[in-house]
Amino acid sequence: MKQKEKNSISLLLTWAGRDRYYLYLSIFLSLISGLSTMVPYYAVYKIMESVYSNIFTKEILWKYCLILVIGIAVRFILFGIAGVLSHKGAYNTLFKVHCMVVDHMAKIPLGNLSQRNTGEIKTVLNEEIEKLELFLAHHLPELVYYVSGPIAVFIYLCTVNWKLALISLIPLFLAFLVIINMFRGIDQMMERATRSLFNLNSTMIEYISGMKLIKAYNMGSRSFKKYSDAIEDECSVWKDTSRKMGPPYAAYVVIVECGLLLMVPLGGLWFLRESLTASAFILFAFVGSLYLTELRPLQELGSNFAQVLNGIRKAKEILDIPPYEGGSDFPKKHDIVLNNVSFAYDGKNNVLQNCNLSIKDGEKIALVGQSGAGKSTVVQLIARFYDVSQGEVLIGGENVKDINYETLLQNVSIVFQKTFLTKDSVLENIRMGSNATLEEVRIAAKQAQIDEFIMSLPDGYDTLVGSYGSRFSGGEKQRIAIARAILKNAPILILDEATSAADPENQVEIDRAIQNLCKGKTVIIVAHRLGVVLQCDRVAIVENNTISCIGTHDEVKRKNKYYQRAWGDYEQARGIAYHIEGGVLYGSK
Ligand SMILES: Nc1ncnc2c1ncn2[C@@H]1O[C@H](COP(=O)(O)OP(=O)(O)OP(=O)(O)O)[C@@H](O)[C@H]1O
Repeated sequence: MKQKEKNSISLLLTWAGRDRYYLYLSIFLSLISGLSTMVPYYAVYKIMESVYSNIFTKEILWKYCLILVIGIAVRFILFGIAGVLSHKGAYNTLFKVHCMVVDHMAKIPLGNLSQRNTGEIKTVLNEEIEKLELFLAHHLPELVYYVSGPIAVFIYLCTVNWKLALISLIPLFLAFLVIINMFRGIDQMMERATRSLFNLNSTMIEYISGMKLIKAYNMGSRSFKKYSDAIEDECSVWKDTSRKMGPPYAAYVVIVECGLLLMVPLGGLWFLRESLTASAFILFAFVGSLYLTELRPLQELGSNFAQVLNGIRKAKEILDIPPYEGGSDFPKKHDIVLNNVSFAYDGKNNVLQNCNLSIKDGEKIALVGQSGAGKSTVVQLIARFYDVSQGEVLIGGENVKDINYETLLQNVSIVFQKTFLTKDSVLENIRMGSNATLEEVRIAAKQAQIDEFIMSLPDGYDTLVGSYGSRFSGGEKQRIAIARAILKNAPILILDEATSAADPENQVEIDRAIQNLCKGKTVIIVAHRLGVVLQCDRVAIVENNTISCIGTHDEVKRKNKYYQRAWGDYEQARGIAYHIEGGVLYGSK
């Protein structure tokens, strides 16, 4: 446990980089500030001593008052500066850790991330990493301050009467036993608390995302059982924690406060036996019985410390996932080959098995298959969102695992079925971090058939996208996504074609935008709408966990039963005209 704590703290200081010097300086100043706690006691004791020895003068009074003022001023000024420095070091470290984790997440396989739910990642990024600030900015200097103060007072008391000073430590010894008992099993408690928080956060995200559905089906928060269960679980975690921590905490507080019960009678007896001076008796009766109360906040620091260690562990778990690093430049040729590829999301049940596919440079291919057949999985393996379990994916003859991941992502554009718009201007949503000028963005938007719409918005390209893109229709969002891909101009294009987002008018514009987007590229279209395959050079059927048939539209239609049936259904559906009579929906050819 000790080794683990040491490793976590030294790891945190490594993450802090040069900013750890702010933290070291803050600790040093807190130490001086803590040590100066004894100065006022010393000054008062000296005054009392001179009073009882009948040598008290104005000079002595002013001398010790000056020492007292300096002691108090040093204590508070240094502690204040220590606080400023620790905050500077803490916020810089927090920023670094946030950047490190987010940057790392962009470089690690999606598979590793999707094993963790959204709530878990949100908890690590928000709550767990935030705890580091609390620890570095507050707990670290406070810990040094609260411990060094009583140590300095104890050393001073030893110089006055070492026997009584040692006896004054008895409450501390008892409090220490209580604390050890209190923190027994805290690791498991914190682990349980974190798990419960992960769960609460992910169900909360699900609850907020599903708000429309909840309203549509008139489900109150009570009926959203998963959410209320998560809240109940979180409550019970903290109830159990307080039940376990409450009584020993109360005992701890009482014990550190009860020094008076020892110091007053013992000091009094020793004074009566003349083995203690009057000033020393008063010093022990007040200071000797109260100086340990400075240690009271240590209990709180202790339980927060356990949470901080947990936070460091959770951030480290993400940072320990090996990233995709190194690799060669993106190949000049852009043909794609899947060689005997097998893949399972869960490592057990293969979604693809011995799958082979060959796409020529500049070819446009449609992937067709039943829902859940594995079409999106095929394209995600090409973009290396996941690594294949067996076989290989080649681009330009090069295994995607050997291509530098960043260049791979730069050279593959993906237009997803569901478009995600960030809470930023339309311009930045199309730019996506590139340095493209407004002119270049507008050219892309024109080709994506969305420029006119954007210009009609109140602030044109500077219009802010509402949270989660709520100001735009599905079709508009998709054309913005196409404009992004046109601007990115990557040689390989993956299009997870969507139908749900578009009404017929929008669909015509989207089709035109897609035609502009596909020019001169190697294109894979996940075809949900069969009409789109007619624009492609070849069609590949994904069924029975593999590519079962590939060829031109006519060839595949001759050979593949699923494709024949799908086209039959598609043509029949297109031929049906719907009309309503007396509130009943009729279909006719
Ligand atoms: N992240 C994931 N984790 C676990 N299983 C997944 C994941 N994504 C997809 N699957 C499963 O893999 C199988 C193939 O899914 P995939 O999305 O590739 O199919 P699809 O043909 O694209 O379907 P659709 O046409 O409905 O989009 C499905 O059974 C699906 O449930």
